[in-house]
Amino acid sequence: MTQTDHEAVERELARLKAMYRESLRDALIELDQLASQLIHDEGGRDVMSALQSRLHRLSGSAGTFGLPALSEAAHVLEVLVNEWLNTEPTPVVSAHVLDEFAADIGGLASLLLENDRPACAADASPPGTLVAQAVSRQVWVLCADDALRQELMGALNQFDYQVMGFQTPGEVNNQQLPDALVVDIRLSGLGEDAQWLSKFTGPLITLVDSMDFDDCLSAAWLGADAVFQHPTDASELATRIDSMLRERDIQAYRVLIVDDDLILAEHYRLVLTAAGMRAEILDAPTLIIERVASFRPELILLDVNLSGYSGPDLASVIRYHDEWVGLPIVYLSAETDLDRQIDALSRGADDFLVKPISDTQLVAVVKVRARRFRQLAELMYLDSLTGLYKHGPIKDELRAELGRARRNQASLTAAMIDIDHFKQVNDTYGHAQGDRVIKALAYLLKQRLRQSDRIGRYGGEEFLVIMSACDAEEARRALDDIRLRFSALQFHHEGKVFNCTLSAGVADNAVLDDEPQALLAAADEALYAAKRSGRDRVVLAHASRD
Ligand SMILES: Nc1nc2c(ncn2[C@@H]2O[C@H](COP(=O)(O)OP(=O)(O)OP(=O)(O)O)[C@@H](O)[C@H]2O)c(=O)[nH]1
Repeated sequence: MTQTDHEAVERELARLKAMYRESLRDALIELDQLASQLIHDEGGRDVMSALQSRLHRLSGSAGTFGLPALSEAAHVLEVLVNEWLNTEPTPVVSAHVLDEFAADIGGLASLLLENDRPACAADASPPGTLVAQAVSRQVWVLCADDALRQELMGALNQFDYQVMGFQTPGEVNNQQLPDALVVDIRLSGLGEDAQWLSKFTGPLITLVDSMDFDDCLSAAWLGADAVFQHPTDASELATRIDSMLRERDIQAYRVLIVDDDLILAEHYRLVLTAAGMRAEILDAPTLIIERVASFRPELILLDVNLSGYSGPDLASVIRYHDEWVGLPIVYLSAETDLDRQIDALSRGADDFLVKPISDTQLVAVVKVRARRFRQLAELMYLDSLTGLYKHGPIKDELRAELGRARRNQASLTAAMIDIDHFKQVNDTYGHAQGDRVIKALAYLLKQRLRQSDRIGRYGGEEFLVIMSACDAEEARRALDDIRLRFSALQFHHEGKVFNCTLSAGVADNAVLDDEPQALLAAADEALYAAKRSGRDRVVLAHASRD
């Protein structure tokens, strides 16, 4: 084909893609309407069938037109609808599941934007990979040494960043600045050719030859947030970049407003949202348990007098659940009678705000209490090395997720992951280096799995992953991708470079009795089979029984 032929084909493909994207708008509107009919209980099975076929079409076509995340998301929703359709008689799906489903349908539109992102190596994920929901961050590596630059870029790519490399600061022309920057301090022209650096506000990490005064001072002049000494452990660098980026966008506090005065509730919601929090309204008290379980608020604003129910009774209902004993509950009420206020507080709430309350006071009270709750929860539930759930909490999560999957007749997969020959890593390179390997895998799991998945550090170098709305085969694909990325990571120790591998065992609730212990035992048995058959592999529970 000549150059002109190529250009004509490219143009035609672009035209088709544009037409497809245009048609998608109608398809998404139609899906929205169907989801809303489902919520309002109009059409029942027929609506489910229509949804299933539209989602099927979308999941099949979007990938072809360069929208893999849209295709994947449509597929996940299709699987859910299929499960409903395959159940006789038609299951009664709870309101909050339907709400979430409709929200996910609404969210499909945002995935239309995905191919507007700049192309990058990290986008080359194999089809079918479960990709982290967050849009990956852009990191630039400015380094004149080709080998070092390539090595750092390769390692950061494994961590799902969009990475660009530059040999000189002058190569950066009119580009949108990245989320994080890694600069070799030895690079010449950092002053005059890098005016753009003064506009950069994200984490800046410099690579230095030594930690002596001169190098550190040069880094300080550049405004570096951290320095790394050559040779640099890329996985540690990636972990550091991640924690710096995370500090910047601490997740918004989640607040549940329980009030049947919807106009007022909406006012509070807007005030809290404007203050950077995520607030949701619940006006149907009977759904409080389901909503707290699904939204996981860090504070509940509770009206004292709801139509037909009392706030203190609802506070008791919440407190009967051990896992919510520490959840802050703040009454928001027009109740000015002090005795009644005290009585209400004695039933398990933490504070009493009297309406009307100023917006500033509302925000201040909610922030202070939610922050304290989050700090305590992190201490109690999260492992300090990895930031993942500890052993007990991840088992609690498994129990809760299995219960939810059973109610929604959805699939759920548990995977046990273990770093191979980890004792040798400790023995050869030391415990601190072993810790870095554990952190790197924890980070990779957080990056590559969905936000709705639960990840825990089950034991020393053993992890438990719970993947909802996902069967064992899908989980195997995602974990195999993580396995490959992990084995490609290079760790540095005193001039030596080494790699690690992992083994995983996977079991889903379709082939097994869906008791947590049975699922764990099956995943563990599959992990053992993976170890026995040579390590560095992912084994499915049913396969391990053959
Ligand atoms: N660095 C570090 N090591 C840990 C931690 N927790 C457990 N370990 C070590 O992890 C090693 C686990 O080794 P083993 O269970 O024998 O298994 P392995 O060497 O990984 O071998 P296989 O699992 O059979 O591939 C032990 O040496 C533990 O001391 C930790 O938090 N940090």
